[in-house]
Amino acid sequence: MVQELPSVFLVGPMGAGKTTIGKLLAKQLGRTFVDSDWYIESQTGADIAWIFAKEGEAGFRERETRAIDELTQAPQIVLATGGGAVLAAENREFLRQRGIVVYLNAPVDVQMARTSKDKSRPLLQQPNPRKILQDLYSIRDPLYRQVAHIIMPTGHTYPRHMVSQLMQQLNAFFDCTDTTSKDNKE
Ligand SMILES: Nc1ncnc2c1ncn2[C@@H]1O[C@H](COP(=O)(O)OP(=O)(O)O)[C@@H](O)[C@H]1O
Ligand SMILES: O=C(O)C1=C[C@@H](OP(=O)(O)O)[C@@H](O)[C@H](O)C1
Ligand SMILES: [Mg+2]
Repeated sequence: MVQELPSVFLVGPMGAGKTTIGKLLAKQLGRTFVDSDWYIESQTGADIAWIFAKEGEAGFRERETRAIDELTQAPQIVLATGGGAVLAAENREFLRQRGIVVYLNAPVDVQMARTSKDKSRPLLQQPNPRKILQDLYSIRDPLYRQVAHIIMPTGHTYPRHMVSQLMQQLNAFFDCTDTTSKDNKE
């Protein structure tokens, strides 16, 4: 299955664990791991906070769309996207059409606990980050669902356990959708 599995794209809110789980999943699958935020930083020569400060969110989103377009065309990678990657219809189309999309769904309490000490997310450097996470969740949850092939709740499950659950889900999904490989097995 692993040889045939297309690229896997992780989507979900800040703190859902896309970067963490993506890295472990890539290792498990023997695939290259790419994080779209890290890719944008390397292409720009500046960090996400600097891009937001100098170019605004709109500038960051333009860079993000270019990155998502390029990275979704790379063969058989594991890609962790940024939490806002699903906002543009164009990005959703690239993700949905070019690989298997996994939505890591974390409740706002979990997002808060996992992001509160980290100052690298510009959207949360405000007096009331909980309210921001709640508002973003209302807007984005339907978009994550729209683009996802697989939805995985995350909260109190250890990253390694998340990865083995995800491997099972990917196997099941692939077995259900790939009739050619099923025929070949029979
Ligand atoms: N399943 C998990 N259980 C406990 N902590 C986690 C889990 N997944 C991620 N984390 C922690 O939460 C924080 C945010 O994770 P990260 O992978 O950066 O999320 P994202 O990329 O979705 O914003 C990190 O400190 C990470 O170690
Ligand atoms: O939700 C968002 O709009 C963002 C999420 C961040 O990535 P993570 O989801 O990996 O934290 C990063 O792309 C940027 O700070 C904007
Ligand atoms: Mg991340």
